Amino acid sequence: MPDPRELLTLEQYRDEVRSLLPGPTAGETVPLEPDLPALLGRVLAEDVRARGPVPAFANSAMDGYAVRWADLAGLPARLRVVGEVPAGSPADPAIGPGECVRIMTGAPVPTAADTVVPVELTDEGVDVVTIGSAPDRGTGAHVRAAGEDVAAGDVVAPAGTTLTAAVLGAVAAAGHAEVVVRARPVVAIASTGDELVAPGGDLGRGQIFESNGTQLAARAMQLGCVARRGPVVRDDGEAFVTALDALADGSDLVVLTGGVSVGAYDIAREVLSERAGGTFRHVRMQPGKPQGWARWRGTPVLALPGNPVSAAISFEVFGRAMIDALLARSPERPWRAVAGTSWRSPGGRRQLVPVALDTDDQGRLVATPTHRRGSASHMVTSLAGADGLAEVPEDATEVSAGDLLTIRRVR
Ligand SMILES: Nc1nc2c(c(=O)[nH]1)N[C@H]1C(S)=C(S)[C@@H](COP(=O)(O)OP(=O)(O)OC[C@H]3O[C@@H](n4cnc5c(N)ncnc54)[C@H](O)[C@@H]3O)O[C@H]1N2
Ligand code: MOO
Repeated sequence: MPDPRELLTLEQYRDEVRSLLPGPTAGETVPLEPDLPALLGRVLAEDVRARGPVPAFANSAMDGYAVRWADLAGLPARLRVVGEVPAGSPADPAIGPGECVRIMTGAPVPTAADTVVPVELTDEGVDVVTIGSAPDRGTGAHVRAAGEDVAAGDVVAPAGTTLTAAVLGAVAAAGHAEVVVRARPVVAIASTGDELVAPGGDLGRGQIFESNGTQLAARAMQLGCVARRGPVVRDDGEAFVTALDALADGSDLVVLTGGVSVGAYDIAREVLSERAGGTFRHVRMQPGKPQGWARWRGTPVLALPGNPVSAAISFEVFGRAMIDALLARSPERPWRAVAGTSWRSPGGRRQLVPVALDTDDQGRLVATPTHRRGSASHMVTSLAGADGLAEVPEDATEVSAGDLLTIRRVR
């Protein structure tokens, strides 16, 4: 166990809190219908493999005529139309020399044909058709081969994939009516602080609107969790213990904000340290330096700093790592972008700056801080326009326009 006063890197502290978890949540089988709305954002617990080849059979990419390429040797070609195959038809008409069949997009290509001629290249004849020119692509033109998308048994979505509309479409195309997904982690969230007033109320002197709870609960939901909201916890030891008992019961993770610093009323730090052996650390990052964790009746508790930008960024870095571990989700690959402007960074701490992303004339991704004062931790509304968090390395004291940055996406 490292010395609690030691400054940890972001990765060291992330690994420390992630090791509090017992492992991923259980897998559960959920049908696509009627539970589609409940599946969006959930994470696959098992690979989804194609039940058969996709496409399932060789079929036409065009409305036109299924022909034998050899019959197009002399153009124009006059062919006898000996049948018709609409989409969904099981027909497999025989086609002899000088013959063809009308075929529609998606219909199975007759075994005897090798090429489809689109109607646009013909006189659209019903009994006899005249084909003026052959498809440029030659033999096999406009025939979609069985299995050319995926072969039977191929993985269409690996375990750890988050279900989006596109992934769910692929699952359905692969023939599955249900998927096995991780149970949604239950994340209980509460803010601490006597100064906090619910939005909509009136502010007295020294009071502010509570916003961390709303932001973190919404983000936990976006990340695939069930968010449980507790009432604001007052800066009082007994109230804190009672609140924590309720939050921890039945939750996979408790996230608290505020009261982790060294102030006289920093109740989270006080109670978790004294009654749960809580560990409070300084992490080499800005914002988000003061951090703490504990176990309360066996449930991991993450105590984040109260400053809204610090809380949000800490959750993005540490809370998200824990949620991804609970869901066994494949980690998102960071992006690279160039800085759109210059700013200063505290040496010795990794700076995480909310940035908006855009592209420039050369097609480069450009990251620009959403607030002119960079990552000041009380600039609560600077988060709203952020597409990502730019990471400035510990050894940098400033960022110049054009510098290459690593970006964590937050949308
Ligand atoms: N003497 C020192 N003071 C502070 C230090 C330090 O090292 N020495 N660290 C500073 C840093 S960095 C941070 S971050 C904060 C962390 O403080 P706490 O976690 O104890 O947070 P609070 O004091 O409770 O609140 C800080 C700030 O954020 C506002 N807040 C709190 N909760 C909410 C909420 N749910 N919604 C909206 N806003 C919230 C609160 O009113 C304060 O303004 O400590 C520094 N101090
Ligand atoms: O580290 Mo605090 O989190 O700067 O605002």
